[in-house]
Amino acid sequence: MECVRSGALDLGRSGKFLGKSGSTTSCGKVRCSTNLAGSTKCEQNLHGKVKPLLLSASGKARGTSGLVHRSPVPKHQHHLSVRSTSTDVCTTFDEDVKGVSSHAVEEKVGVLLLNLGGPETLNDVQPFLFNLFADPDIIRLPRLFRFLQRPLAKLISTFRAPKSKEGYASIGGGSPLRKITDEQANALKVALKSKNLEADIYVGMRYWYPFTEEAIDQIKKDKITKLVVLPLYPQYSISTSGSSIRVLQNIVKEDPYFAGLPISIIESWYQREGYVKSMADLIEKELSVFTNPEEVMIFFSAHGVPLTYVKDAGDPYRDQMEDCIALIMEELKSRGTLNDHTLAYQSRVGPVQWLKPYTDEVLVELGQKGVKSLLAVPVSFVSEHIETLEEIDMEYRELALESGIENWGRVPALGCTSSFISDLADAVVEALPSASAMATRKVKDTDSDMDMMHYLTKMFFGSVLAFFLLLSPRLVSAFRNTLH
Ligand SMILES: C=CC1=C(C)c2cc3[nH]c(cc4nc(cc5[nH]c(cc1n2)c(C)c5CCC(=O)O)C(CCC(=O)O)=C4C)c(C)c3C=C
Ligand SMILES: [Fe+2]
Repeated sequence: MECVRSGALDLGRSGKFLGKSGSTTSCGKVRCSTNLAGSTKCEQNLHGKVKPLLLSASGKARGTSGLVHRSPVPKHQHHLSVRSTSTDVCTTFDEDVKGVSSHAVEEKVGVLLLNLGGPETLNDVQPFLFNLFADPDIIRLPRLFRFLQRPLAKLISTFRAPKSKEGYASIGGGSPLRKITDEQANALKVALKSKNLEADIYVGMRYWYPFTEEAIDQIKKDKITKLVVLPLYPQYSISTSGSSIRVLQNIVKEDPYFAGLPISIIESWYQREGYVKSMADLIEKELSVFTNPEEVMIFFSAHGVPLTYVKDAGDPYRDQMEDCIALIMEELKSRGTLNDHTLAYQSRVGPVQWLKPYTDEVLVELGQKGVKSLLAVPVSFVSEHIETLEEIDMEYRELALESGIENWGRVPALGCTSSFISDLADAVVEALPSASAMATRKVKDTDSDMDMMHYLTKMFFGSVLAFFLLLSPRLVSAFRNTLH
């Protein structure tokens, strides 16, 4: 089978294809094109009919038979391999395959787990919040006014700290995130070993120790020769995986070692069967605790993001979240679990509009509508953290009970659930062959998705807001009230 390439597209080993800008490849009956925004579409020509091919988290294409994925291909994806249920598509890459095995003995594989990080003590809370708000992917100031980022971060973190400290105090005085992520890293190492892959696992946190930069230093010291990057967020958002990947991209630009290091980034993995099934298992288990499981409303509570991320900056987070919930519900349905469900967004911060509906408002509405039993399912994150242990288990539970809901349950985060860790290990193994030097790839710039008028309007209002926040004590105290 011969594959025709055009543009700057590069076909990787075993048919993996590494998306580059504005290019098209035809491979047997499959034709893929990647546009300038990095979005890739593949079509399969079967009996004269062109059908869209849907790509899974690891980039595996799924044919239309046994299809579980309904929405378009996620926009933010680096590595897409094209495989099809049709046997005559891209099956022969003998030279490359030989290449893999001949180099395998010298390979030193690393896996970098990216996560948010959390304060370990109450004294860490304000500096942790400073790091978070100083991130231009969290507070998105217009480029011209980025010089205000750090003073603004100082201001907001100082005002936010007392409320956050209360939250962390109520869950034992600090975030459990580091401990849980370390446990997941150990479990992943063991799972990879059982799949015959020896790998060193590194944890890189975005806003607290061990910082991503520290992990990256260690990777260099250890002379890793191939790296798989796995953000521990199932869905991609500019504010989470996007922000951590940007740190990596900035280092790659500066450091010749990383510029030449083959890297594969798994940007989102909520569509993986193993993840979907593991979530369904947890939900079924918690449903069975209720006296009348079939009457329970399954309440997915996702972490919110400001609406502008999705509307103006092209964040695929909401689409991926909706798709993720649909997949989990489909899986439950296939097992005969036919409960009602709903999705709402939690944890909004500051005076702007976030993704709706808001968790607190929906809980009150459900109570008013007479829903009596509710199972909360945190779905943006795979570890317990302040927003599950404090916000859901304490604040939302109390609100739900006050609103007339009588029976409350909560699904635990996946943590080290073995089916889940095993699936992450599979994702790593599948991503490995498509590792390529990052320096040659197009760095996605979400700002470019915004039209000029919108950008200028944002720039104007952003700068007015920033100056007023810094200069006007009355506004500062109004803003302070919103944060509390
Ligand atoms: C202000 C903007 C924020 C955006 C956008 C945001 C997106 C986002 N965050 C998570 C996951 C987590 N966030 C956590 C803490 C946290 N997040 C924000 C703000 C934004 N998050 C703040 C201010 C804080 C600190 C806690 C607080 O004061 O409320 C955590 C918890 C870490 C821990 O310490 O345990 C997680 C996890 C996602 C998934 C997301 C977008 C999709
Ligand atoms: Fe957050």
